[in-house]
Amino acid sequence: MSAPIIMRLMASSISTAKRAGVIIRDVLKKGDLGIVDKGHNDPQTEADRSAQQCIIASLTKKFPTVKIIGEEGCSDLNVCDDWLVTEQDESFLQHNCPAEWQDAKPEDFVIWVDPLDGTAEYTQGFVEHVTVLIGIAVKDAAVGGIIHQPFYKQPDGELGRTIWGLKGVGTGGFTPKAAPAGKFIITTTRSHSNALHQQALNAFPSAEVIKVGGAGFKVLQLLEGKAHAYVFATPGCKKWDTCAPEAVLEAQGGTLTNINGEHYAYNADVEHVNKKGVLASLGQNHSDLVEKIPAEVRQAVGAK
Ligand SMILES: Nc1ncnc2c1ncn2[C@@H]1O[C@H](COP(=O)(O)O)[C@@H](OP(=O)(O)O)[C@H]1O
Ligand SMILES: [Mg+2]
Ligand SMILES: [Mg+2]
Ligand SMILES: [Mg+2]
Repeated sequence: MSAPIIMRLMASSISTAKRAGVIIRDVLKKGDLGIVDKGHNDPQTEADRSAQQCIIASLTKKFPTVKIIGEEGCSDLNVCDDWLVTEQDESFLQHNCPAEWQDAKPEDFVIWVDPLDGTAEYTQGFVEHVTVLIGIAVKDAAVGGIIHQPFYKQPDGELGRTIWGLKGVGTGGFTPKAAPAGKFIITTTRSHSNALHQQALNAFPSAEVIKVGGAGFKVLQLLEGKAHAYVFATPGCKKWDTCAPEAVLEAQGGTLTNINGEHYAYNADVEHVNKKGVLASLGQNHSDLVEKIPAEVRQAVGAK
């Protein structure tokens, strides 16, 4: 008997994210990024388009009735065999399926795909910030996620690593580390700041602030003890940016919410923009962090 669908979705997404990572590296190697501006500070490249095609075509072929939403809109499902991933990560399938999702049906799922998170950084040469994000939601909740880093250098020189998390199972693909005690480090955007966001950061006057690209990479910084909190007090991030990072972070015991400490919903009908920003933490009292940001600043986020 085949494994429950959530386990097969995770195992297939792990293999597919790795293939998308190869596409992203290949586009950079060829050198013509094919940049299109989708809006102010919102570039799309050939790598975003091709990686999304690979992911959506591969997952649709295996799970034709599961709803899949990708950042780059509708994708042509007719892809070359080379981009059609038929494998699934067999080692992931060794885990037991959490009882809660054992009987979940294809129509209960939404897959949120960010084929390349950190596009601005990709075009500017900060390639270590780039991740491939595949998030698995069951009804409203972000439950499983893959964060693949195509340009991560393994100790043996191999490029790429794949981090996964599934609530009720845990995480894999990295070594969790607690952030240093005795100081407070915030990770935040390097390309989408504004005055309101800065006001929220000002609520932490003694914090060290690290500015990096991508929601995936910022959550990796929490998981690897490089930061205590991820603060983004403005709309702009979308559901495909936060679904996978939220699931991985929460499978590791952390929390990812809006700036008021409320979880976003990830069903197929939600508004794509995370209007009330993002606040994520690991090893902290999350509601204390919410309270630190003045209520008038939090109210102003996404109010327009
Ligand atoms: N003001 C804005 N306009 C467009 N996209 C935004 C945005 N603010 C955040 N984002 C998106 O959220 C992700 C993380 O942003 P940041 O690195 O600034 O924290 C990026 O995803 P993509 O690179 O996948 O588009 C980025 O485009
Ligand atoms: Mg984008
Ligand atoms: Mg993104
Ligand atoms: Mg993207």
